[in-house]
Amino acid sequence: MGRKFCVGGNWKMNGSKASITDLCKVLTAGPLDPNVEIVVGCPAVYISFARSLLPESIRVAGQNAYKAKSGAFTGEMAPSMLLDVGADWVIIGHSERRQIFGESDELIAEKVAFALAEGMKVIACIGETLQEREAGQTEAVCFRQTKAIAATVKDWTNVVIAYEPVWAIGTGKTATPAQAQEVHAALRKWFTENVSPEVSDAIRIQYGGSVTAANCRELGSQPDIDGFLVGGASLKPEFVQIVNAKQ
Ligand SMILES: O=C(CO)COP(=O)(O)O
Repeated sequence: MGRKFCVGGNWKMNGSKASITDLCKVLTAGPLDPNVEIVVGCPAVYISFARSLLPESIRVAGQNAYKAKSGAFTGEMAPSMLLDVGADWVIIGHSERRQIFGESDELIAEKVAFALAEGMKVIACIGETLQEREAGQTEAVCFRQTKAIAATVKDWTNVVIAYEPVWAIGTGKTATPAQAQEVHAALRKWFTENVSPEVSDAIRIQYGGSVTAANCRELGSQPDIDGFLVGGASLKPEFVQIVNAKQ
């Protein structure tokens, strides 16, 4: 199939110059599987600092970007600004942005399209809450979120989808490999039917939610899991083992 495994770290609102220095030393020492694309989502204020400490092979992502080039949007940042300070990726639509900051499917879709148009690569996040899963709405929710993004995206080359069930984020409750694979396969089928077989075959779908060194191998061996988006464990040396899950 030839989809390059892609592992993202999402540092969220964590870190300081001191801790980022330590983490970048660990990542630089690796060793990291050269066949894996690696991206770390860094708090915006530390992007240039992290970029200066990491090898070129590890890419840096912002964790949010607005849908305008510049202007009166206090507290926001433009994709061009992230690019300017060394991030060529951006994470958009994380469940924390959706839930805590009230971002809608439509806003997220607009942000994804804008960041792509500005030349960034995007990790677009989707996923159901526990309540939605228990109500049997997992696929409906994931398809609705993906459909909104598909309404604005024409070229999927620079898009990675991160399937992150909200109930698995930061809870230590990982989706089982079978549960994750089931949703990933359903998403891939959705792409075949609603976008194209070519995009469906090529698009990387990451799993996120309590990924650790202990569970990454089994998750990563599922046919439709093409990488991970890692929160808590991306702040620890164990991230190296997660990057190397396929070795
Ligand atoms: O939200 C996540 C990555 O974006 C997952 O977080 P945890 O790995 O801490 O569960």
